[in-house]
Amino acid sequence: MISAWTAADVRAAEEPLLAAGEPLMERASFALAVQVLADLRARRRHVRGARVALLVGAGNNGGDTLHAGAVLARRGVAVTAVLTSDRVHAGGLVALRGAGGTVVDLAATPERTGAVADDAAGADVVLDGLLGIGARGALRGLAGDLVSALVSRCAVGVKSAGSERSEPADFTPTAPGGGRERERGPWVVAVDLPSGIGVDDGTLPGPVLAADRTVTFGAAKPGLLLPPAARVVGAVTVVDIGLDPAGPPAVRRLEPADVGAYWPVPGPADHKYTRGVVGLVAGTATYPGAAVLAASAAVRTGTGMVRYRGSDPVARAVLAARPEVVTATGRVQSWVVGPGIPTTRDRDDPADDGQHDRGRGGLAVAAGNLPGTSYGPVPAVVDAGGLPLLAESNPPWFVLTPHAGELAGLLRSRGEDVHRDDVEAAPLHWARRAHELTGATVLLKGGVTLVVGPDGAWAQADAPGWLATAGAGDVLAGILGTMLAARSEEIVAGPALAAEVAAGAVLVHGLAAERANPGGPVAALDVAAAVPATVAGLLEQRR
Ligand SMILES: NC(=O)C1=CN([C@@H]2O[C@H](COP(=O)(O)OP(=O)(O)OC[C@H]3O[C@@H](n4cnc5c(N)ncnc54)[C@H](OP(=O)(O)O)[C@@H]3O)[C@@H](O)[C@H]2O)[C@H](O)CC1
Ligand SMILES: [K+]
Repeated sequence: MISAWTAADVRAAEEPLLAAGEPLMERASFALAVQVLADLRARRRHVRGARVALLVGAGNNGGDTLHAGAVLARRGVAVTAVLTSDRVHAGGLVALRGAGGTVVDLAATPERTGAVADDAAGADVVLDGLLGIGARGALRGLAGDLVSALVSRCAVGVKSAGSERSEPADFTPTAPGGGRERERGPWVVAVDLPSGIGVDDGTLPGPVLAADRTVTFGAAKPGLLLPPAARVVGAVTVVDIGLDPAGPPAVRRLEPADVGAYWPVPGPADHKYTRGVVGLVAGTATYPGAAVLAASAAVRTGTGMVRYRGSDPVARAVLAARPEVVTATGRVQSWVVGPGIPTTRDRDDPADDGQHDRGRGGLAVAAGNLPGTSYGPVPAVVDAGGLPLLAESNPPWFVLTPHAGELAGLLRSRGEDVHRDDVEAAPLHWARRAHELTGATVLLKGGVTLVVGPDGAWAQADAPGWLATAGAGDVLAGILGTMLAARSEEIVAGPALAAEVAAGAVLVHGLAAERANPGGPVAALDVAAAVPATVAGLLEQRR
């Protein structure tokens, strides 16, 4: 699991160590230099003679960078520091000069920004040491101008808030090659974090130079895990400098071994009800495929049984695809309501196929609001056409699975003036808002999928871009329904667990897509077909 703490929590953890004279900056800068040397060796035969440009800001982030530059210079690297402020870290500057590095005082000659950007763009490596956790708002002033000039020269990055986004990058902390190999331009290493991202919320308020690697100190920060900034961080390396942040992390990311560790493996005493039965209200005569996809995914994720609820023609299609499914009503341990159901609330909509009523019934049972049922409340997945069926207030064991447009619609129906673009620009904020307004756990689908529950947020970046295809959401709903059913009582008793299980479902969904066709296009049904082997692979990784 990768845990991220806010800038304030990191600073609070640094303070006692700094007060005790711990050499945090030396540890950080040396580790940074070691990583840059490794990246250089992965990209060229000799380190000696390589060119490294340091972008240096006014604070300690720049101090880290200058000290790291001194280590590189002493190993024969040609290091040039570009100073964007007249207040750069004095000790770092002395160290760099003492090691033979050169200095370009851009602050004194801002008119040379274009020429300096040309030089930096021709370096082997650029270290982005303009801003760290002291950032406030969009990158401004000379630092902002320099980054904007570099972005246009390196052709990867964010020119300004709301502009086209950079290419997706990997969050692969151990990948030797770091993130995506760039056809041209320097290898960009962000110091602590890419300068100009929202440190605690992952927004991109202004120009940001996309990194191939981020070397972050002490702990990951939320902005490195959260969309949209998570797409410009490259491979993330967390350097231990002795910090121990207090309190719960603000954002977490499950890794495969975490999901394998808690996957329920049936034993001799198990039967379908101990494994979990999923009640599925999905699909209509207009959209029967969603029911087939969700049912296939639920069955293949290892549910005890799926009870399908829907019209006869759709039931026939589901049974033809998955004969394991039953249409008899009865006890279930989770409900999945909404895939392939129209999002109108109109009961009289012929396209509704009676699914809104069936969905309302399922959610009422799931919430424990239906007197007379012999079983207690159970978790629920509320997707697509299920979202308008939600009550004003819902239990946290309900997991909503909107994409950005559906979330905007849900929020507007509860009085917020928000549209898809707003959600995509600040997904954590709006997912949190939806959790506050509905009471439910919110899984906001996207290139990086967020899950917000009662005890914080999860950010999963396991999905290849190929997963943006019709039916993928129906498959996720099925996977999630099975995973919730398997731990139904535990989740109702401790509702914060719903978010962690949902994050796990997102990880399984993404890994199954990768397994279905590594590096290439996938069909949603093939993703469902790849789930059994994906789960087996997770179980092999149990710590
Ligand atoms: N404390 C330590 O010994 C260690 C710190 N680490 C590294 O330090 C940074 C945090 O350093 P800090 O000095 O607190 O802040 P920054 O370096 O991030 O930058 C602050 C300066 O940047 C200016 N600033 C703020 N926002 C912007 C912006 N949007 N655009 C341009 N410039 C901005 C700010 O200017 P003011 O006008 O506010 O003065 C400051 O001058 C941390 O990230 C680590 O890299 C080590 O990791 C551990 C040891
Ligand atoms: K930085």
